[in-house]
Amino acid sequence: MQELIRVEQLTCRHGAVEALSGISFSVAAGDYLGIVGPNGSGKSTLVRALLGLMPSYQGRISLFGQSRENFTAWQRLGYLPQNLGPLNPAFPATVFEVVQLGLLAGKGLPRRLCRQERQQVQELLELLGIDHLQRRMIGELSGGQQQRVMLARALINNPELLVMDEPTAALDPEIRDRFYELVARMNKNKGTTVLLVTHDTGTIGQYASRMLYLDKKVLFFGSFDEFCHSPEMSVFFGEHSQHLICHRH
Ligand SMILES: Nc1ncnc2c1ncn2[C@@H]1O[C@H](COP(=O)(O)OP(=O)(O)OP(=O)(O)O)[C@@H](O)[C@H]1O
Repeated sequence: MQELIRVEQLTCRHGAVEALSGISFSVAAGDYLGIVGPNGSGKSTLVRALLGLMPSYQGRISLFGQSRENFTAWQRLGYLPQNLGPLNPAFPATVFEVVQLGLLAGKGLPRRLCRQERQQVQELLELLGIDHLQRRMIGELSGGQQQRVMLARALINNPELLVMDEPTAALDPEIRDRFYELVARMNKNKGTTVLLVTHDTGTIGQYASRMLYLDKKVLFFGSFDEFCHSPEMSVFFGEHSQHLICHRH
């Protein structure tokens, strides 16, 4: 099985704060890795380090078999951050344009979408319940609507690796469920590798095949089933432990 991510002895600091201390793990193609840990345990720092957004770190990171410093094939990844932050209301693009950019990015010369690609964008907008907004300017939409547009943009070009940091915090439950079902289908049918940082035990329980439990260090790394039987799981999830297991069975 191809190894998509390898992290060895990674240490990251924000100024004087050590957010991650010597962590190591790897992710194989097709894994669905749930990343959990208490607030401030370094989950977002890890995601940022993987994506090249930390100015410096110690240790080694490789992506798709290449060291992160030499890695340039960012179009193979889709990234969904926790929230977008405030968008300029005058940002000059419609919902449809923002999503189609996901398909055109990395394809070289500017070109137009073919009919089949337009259909693909249309279907994804429908699935995420934003087809009626496709001609609206993205800056005019609510936070949850903007987040749905960014979900569509990240999924439209079928990334091989999808990295998500609490991507559905602003979404209503029905759309959240539809989104996770779609990601699960991509994982199962296309072998898309998924990294999901979340506090949502239900989603983790339902979909993750492997677990990384962090608190500055790695407290647990292994299969979901091993995690379910580990003492770490009951310590972390406490009264929610049954919830986690119930979702799987
Ligand atoms: N930009 C920053 N400047 C200074 N300290 C930071 C910065 N970002 C994160 N930290 C600190 O690094 C540690 C890890 O933060 P991080 O955001 O990675 O945790 P997290 O596990 O994603 O938390 P949460 O579950 O609350 O989102 C925390 O102690 C946090 O205060």
